[in-house]
Amino acid sequence: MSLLALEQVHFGFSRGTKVLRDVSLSVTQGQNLGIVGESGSGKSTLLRLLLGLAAPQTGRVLSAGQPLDRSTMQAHRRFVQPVFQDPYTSLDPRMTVRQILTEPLRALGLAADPEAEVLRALSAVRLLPEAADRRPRDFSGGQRQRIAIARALIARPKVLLADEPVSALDLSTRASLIDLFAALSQQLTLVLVSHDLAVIAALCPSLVVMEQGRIVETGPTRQILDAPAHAYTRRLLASLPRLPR
Ligand SMILES: Nc1ncnc2c1ncn2[C@@H]1O[C@H](COP(=O)(O)OP(=O)(O)OP(=O)(O)O)[C@@H](O)[C@H]1O
Repeated sequence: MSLLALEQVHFGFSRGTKVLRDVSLSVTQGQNLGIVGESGSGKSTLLRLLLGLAAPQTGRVLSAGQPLDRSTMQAHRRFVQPVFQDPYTSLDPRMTVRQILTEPLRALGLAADPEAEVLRALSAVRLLPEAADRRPRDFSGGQRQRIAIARALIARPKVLLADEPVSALDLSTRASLIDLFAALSQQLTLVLVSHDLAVIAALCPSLVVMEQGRIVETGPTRQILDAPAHAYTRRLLASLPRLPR
């Protein structure tokens, strides 16, 4: 089942500039999708369109098979949740973790038992219930990213869109976050932008390669990494960190 799709999408921030050109892709349930491409190739912009934070000039965004518009946006905001790169700036330092986690429930008008949802989300990211009473400054970078993931999970989304979610963390913290994303992938589908091919290979069976706003290659990750078909992909692989074998 296609959870999210882009159909022949074109997007630019101003007239005459093209950031995404004729982009079509589909996010299939249970099939994590990795997105790679050099800096400025349009990866973050693509995630913004999938989140519904920007709309294409031409082409369509589909959410659970329905075109994304005013009537489907509310359901979409619950269906898809983001995790950003920097856990230091993405959490409001004045709020307790409980406030951070319940805020999306309020914004989305979800009539769930907030305390039960907070405990469920903390447990899903392997943090103790006591974390709810503390503030972001009391936590390490890796723990803060777990709080950001818990905030994304609180509305029970089907898709997590993650933009470089582990690149601000040290190596051992990275490994434990990759384990967490792998566990979460049992319940939801991940769309992951990363420069780190080891992270992509560990989590995403499918891969999209972008160059200057276009998708130049797409298919099974292992196949593309082993035998890239496009000259750009070969150059990109040569320039990125080596993949451990
Ligand atoms: N708000 C904006 N206004 C104008 N141009 C923008 C804006 N945001 C991004 N761009 C431009 O759009 C292009 C794609 O940017 P985007 O951030 O999507 O690339 P990216 O592949 O995610 O890059 P990186 O890997 O460096 O994060 C770039 O040329 C960038 O300068």
